[in-house]
Amino acid sequence: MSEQLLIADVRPYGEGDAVDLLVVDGVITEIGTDLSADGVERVDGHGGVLLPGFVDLHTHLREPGREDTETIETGSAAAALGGYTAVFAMANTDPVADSAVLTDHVWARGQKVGLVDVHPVGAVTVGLEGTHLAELGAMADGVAQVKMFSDDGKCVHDPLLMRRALEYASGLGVLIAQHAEEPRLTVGAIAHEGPTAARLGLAGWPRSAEESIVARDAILARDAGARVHICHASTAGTVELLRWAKAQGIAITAEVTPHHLLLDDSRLQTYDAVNKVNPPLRESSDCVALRQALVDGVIDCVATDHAPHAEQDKCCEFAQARPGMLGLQTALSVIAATVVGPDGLDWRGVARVLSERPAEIVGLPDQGRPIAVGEPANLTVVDPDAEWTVSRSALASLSANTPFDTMTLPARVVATVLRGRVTALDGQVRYR
Ligand SMILES: NC(=O)N[C@@H](CC(=O)O)C(=O)O
Ligand SMILES: [Zn+2]
Ligand SMILES: [Zn+2]
Repeated sequence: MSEQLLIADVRPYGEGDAVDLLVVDGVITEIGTDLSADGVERVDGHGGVLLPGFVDLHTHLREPGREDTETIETGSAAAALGGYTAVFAMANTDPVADSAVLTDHVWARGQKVGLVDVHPVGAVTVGLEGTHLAELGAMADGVAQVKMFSDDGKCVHDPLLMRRALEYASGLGVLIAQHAEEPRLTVGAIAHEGPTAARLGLAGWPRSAEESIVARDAILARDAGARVHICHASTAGTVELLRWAKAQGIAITAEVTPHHLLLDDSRLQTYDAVNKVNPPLRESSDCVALRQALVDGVIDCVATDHAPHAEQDKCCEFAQARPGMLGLQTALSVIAATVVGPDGLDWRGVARVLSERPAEIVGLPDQGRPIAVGEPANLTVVDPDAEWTVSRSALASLSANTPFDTMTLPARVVATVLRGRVTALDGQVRYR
């Protein structure tokens, strides 16, 4: 028996009249009007926007090691509800994902849960310690076929090691994603270095800590003939460096988080550590530059940096609190609030930054595909006119550290479809 699904009354990319899609065995087989199929599961889009399923290049699921804060299962649920069909789980777990045993385990667990493809990110260095390269080749050759490597949480700051990592990655055809933070410039730093941190008495994390590594890595990538991806770009200066590097033909790509687009360091006045994140919330001028860069394509895509933390690791002294924010269930809405509009992105642009570019950057052949007959049915239905109020306790994540709590945001994910199977519908997760 073939598995069929009818997605009715949706507007692909928010363009033109509403259509219906018939999906058979995970592939779009027909697009038309008044399609009907007897006894087939039906998702009613109510005239909403149909987009390719979102791809997150930067997620922290805390399994193994901190299953009290997020598991592959709860993180997958948050992802499906947020419209994602693929996420990349960072390697800074405990133990670190620096071997094929670990990366293959993460992949297998994600497939067992079945809500979203959980692609493991392998560590660049053993134990994220920044001294010895991990076995990138073994991870790339494993069942999970690791496509991206990162020491995220930490910077690969030794330039010789970074150079070697880029050279190996280039040979293997995989991507290195850099958490750009020169550690000598951020010793003790907990907030963006600027007037707000000075007034509040918080040790400053200068823009130059990020920008110096972005510049260095662009040059290393150039000379290695390799690709490099910059995680969570946070400053106007990084935007200028990316613009320069791309103009030289350097194979550099970058992501920005929803929180760096919407929030600035004025949020720190309350000393609520929900606003503590790496890189730190910057100034409103940085937010403006990041938004424009995303619209212009200088920044390629949006990645959530979904970083769940336990209550006790957040509700403490600002200096002691762990950095990181939830992001999977709010990303689409924050993008709608910050960059969607007449001078910004249309829904085709949203498809580009949330799905097509990330899939391209990492090389996922079955994600970020056009909405067309013969293509895999990895899809997200969005209600562009919805408004909803974020409630930290109503999120699927095991943790509640969202800075968007109580905010009313536009646009909402109505349904998510992974290879023709509905994984989320009207705010409810659909397990197999
Ligand atoms: N973004 C954060 O503030 N925290 C991340 C690590 C990281 O992305 O650097 C985490 O793992 O908690
Ligand atoms: Zn990081
Ligand atoms: Zn991260």
